[in-house]
Amino acid sequence: MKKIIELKNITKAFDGEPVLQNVNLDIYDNEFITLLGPSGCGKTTMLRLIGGFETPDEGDVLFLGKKINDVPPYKRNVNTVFQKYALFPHLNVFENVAFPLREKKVPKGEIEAKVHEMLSLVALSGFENRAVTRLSGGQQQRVAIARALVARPQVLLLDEPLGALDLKLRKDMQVELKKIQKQTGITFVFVTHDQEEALSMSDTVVVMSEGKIHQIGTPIDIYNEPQNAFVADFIGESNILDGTMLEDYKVSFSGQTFPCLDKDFGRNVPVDVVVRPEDVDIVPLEQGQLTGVVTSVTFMGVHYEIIVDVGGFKWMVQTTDFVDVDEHIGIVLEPDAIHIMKKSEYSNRYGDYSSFSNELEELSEIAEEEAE
Ligand SMILES: Nc1ncnc2c1ncn2[C@@H]1O[C@H](COP(=O)(O)OP(=O)(O)OP(=O)(O)O)[C@@H](O)[C@H]1O
Repeated sequence: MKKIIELKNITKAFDGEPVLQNVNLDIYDNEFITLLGPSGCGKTTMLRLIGGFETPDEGDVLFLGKKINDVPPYKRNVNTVFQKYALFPHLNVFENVAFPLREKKVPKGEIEAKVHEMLSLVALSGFENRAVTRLSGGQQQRVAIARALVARPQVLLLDEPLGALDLKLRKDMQVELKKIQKQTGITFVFVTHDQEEALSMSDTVVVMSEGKIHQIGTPIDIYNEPQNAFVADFIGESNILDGTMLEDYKVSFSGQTFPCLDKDFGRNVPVDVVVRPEDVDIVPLEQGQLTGVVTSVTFMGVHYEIIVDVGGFKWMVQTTDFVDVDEHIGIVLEPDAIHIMKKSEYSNRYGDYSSFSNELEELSEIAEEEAE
């Protein structure tokens, strides 16, 4: 695979505050790559560095192997679609898409052909003469994408382009965008803070927080093999517990010893134990490796999301079995449900659901005490 963009040891600060810290990333030709992370983690800044709207304090941006740190945006073969799509309100759909080609003095016949091709790609054939002000949000965003693609950039940067759309439209557009990327073969660098969106659309996901990259991988890798507690927690819900790796394939937590699939951590080493809610099995009380009481049950459509209090730790469990609040139940964890991670600076910092709800409980207790 051909590398199209390389970020090498990029550091960037605003007003003395570091926003990107020693970031390294390779972006490949024909790739749908997504920068994913919480608000303020530096995703947009990274996109702006690729687009040429910012320059790094340290490090280099390479395009097809050539340093482009100081090349202005209009000279880069890169285009950007923003959340607010900034169409020209006085121009119709055809003229909005044709605009970049007219600027480049492309011959008239060629413009016609290219605009029609692009409108067909974004499923807006027949809308040529429509005023853009009379389009829905999703249709306007598709015009913006057609306009960004019409001059065939090698890379398209998309900064939360679906953020302003309602959920249904957003889901439809996710499918559309993925299709457009595959059909055109143009590299898409997509920014979102929505993990579901990132997992469903991307070839590669880059998980970031606080100006650092935590993990780069396929959606399946990122979900199944998160590298630390931050990634595990940010990508889907997780139960994160303090544990001790006793020896290879044996871990203890919550006062019990469990067989697991992990090794090479050493003996008696403190670790983070991560268990996905869908990997927790609910069994009758007497069959449980752990036992607890159900404190809440929420119907989610396909499954129930239940909270089980096991000695003060609140497990989140997804199950299709119905259980009642206050029911005493058992929990079984198969070895492949248990993921062991090295303790990192992120351990115990990122509230998994349980610590979050535990915190909430503490806060409400404090509030109650204060009220008395
Ligand atoms: N031009 C600027 N001047 C000063 N601070 C800035 C500038 N641009 C970004 N920042 C700061 O840098 C940090 C990272 O911002 P950035 O927009 O890259 O994050 P983000 O991950 O895209 O967040 P969001 O999802 O909220 O857009 C933020 O704290 C932001 O306030």
